[in-house]
Amino acid sequence: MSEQTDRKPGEDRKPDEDYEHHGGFPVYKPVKGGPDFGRFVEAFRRLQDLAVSTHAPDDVVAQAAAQAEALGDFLEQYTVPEGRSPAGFDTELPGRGSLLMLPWKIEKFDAESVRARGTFRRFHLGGNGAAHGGTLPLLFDDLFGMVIHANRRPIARTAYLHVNYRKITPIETELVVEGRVDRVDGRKAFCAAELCDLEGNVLADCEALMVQLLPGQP
Ligand SMILES: CC(C)(COP(=O)(O)OP(=O)(O)OC[C@H]1O[C@@H](n2cnc3c(N)ncnc32)[C@H](O)[C@@H]1OP(=O)(O)O)[C@@H](O)C(=O)NCCC(=O)NCCS
Ligand SMILES: CCCCCCCCCCCC(=O)O
Repeated sequence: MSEQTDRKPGEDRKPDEDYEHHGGFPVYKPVKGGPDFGRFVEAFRRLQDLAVSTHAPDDVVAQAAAQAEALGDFLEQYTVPEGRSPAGFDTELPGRGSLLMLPWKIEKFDAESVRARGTFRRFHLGGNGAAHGGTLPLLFDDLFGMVIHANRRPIARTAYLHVNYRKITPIETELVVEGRVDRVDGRKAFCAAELCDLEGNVLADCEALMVQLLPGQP
């Protein structure tokens, strides 16, 4: 039976206490990309945006496909296992250099809250100028991973994520997301976050349960 606590986030444990207890996860460390890695990622993001926003003549599509295939052949030999690529592990880049994550920049990272700023891009379009509904849980889920880390808690798995879509979330518009641990109950960290426009309007909010893993748990 776990103990309910009113301790503030980040005050429930000493720095590094339990911190290496990441279930069955490897202990991740940042992987710094080289001087051109940020440029490399942004070039691919631009291609993602273009791939979903162009309707080029057939011969152009054929040429672009051939160039993309050649680039894939060029890069494939450098494939590395999980945790060894800077993609997703370069903490200085928007979205940590991962093409999957939203390319947002962290502007606050402490036990009180984590705040990030950025835009949903054309790649993230749902319909009628709004971000795809599935991209908001991705933004919140990744934010909560950082919130857990900022609270010096071991890696947790998302048990649930509840998103309230309050207003249309526009693409290509600067927005801010901020989240925190509201309450800790043993292995359970109850988190909350809001996605706002620059006027402070809440576009969506989210509650999630992040469960700390048991030893060896995947
Ligand atoms: C989340 C997960 C680790 C919890 O499994 P577990 O370690 O066996 O833990 P339990 O099922 O005993 O749950 C731990 C606590 O969380 C609670 N809990 C777990 N899932 C819950 C949910 N969806 N809603 C509410 N409470 C939940 C349990 O009731 C329990 O509470 P208690 O300690 O007060 O009894 C497991 O279900 C899992 O791995 N799910 C997949 C997670 C995932 O893939 N997430 C996306 C990628 S991160
Ligand atoms: C040093 C960079 C650390 C990056 C940590 C990535 C953690 C990934 C956890 C996976 C969570 C999920 O599947 O939703």
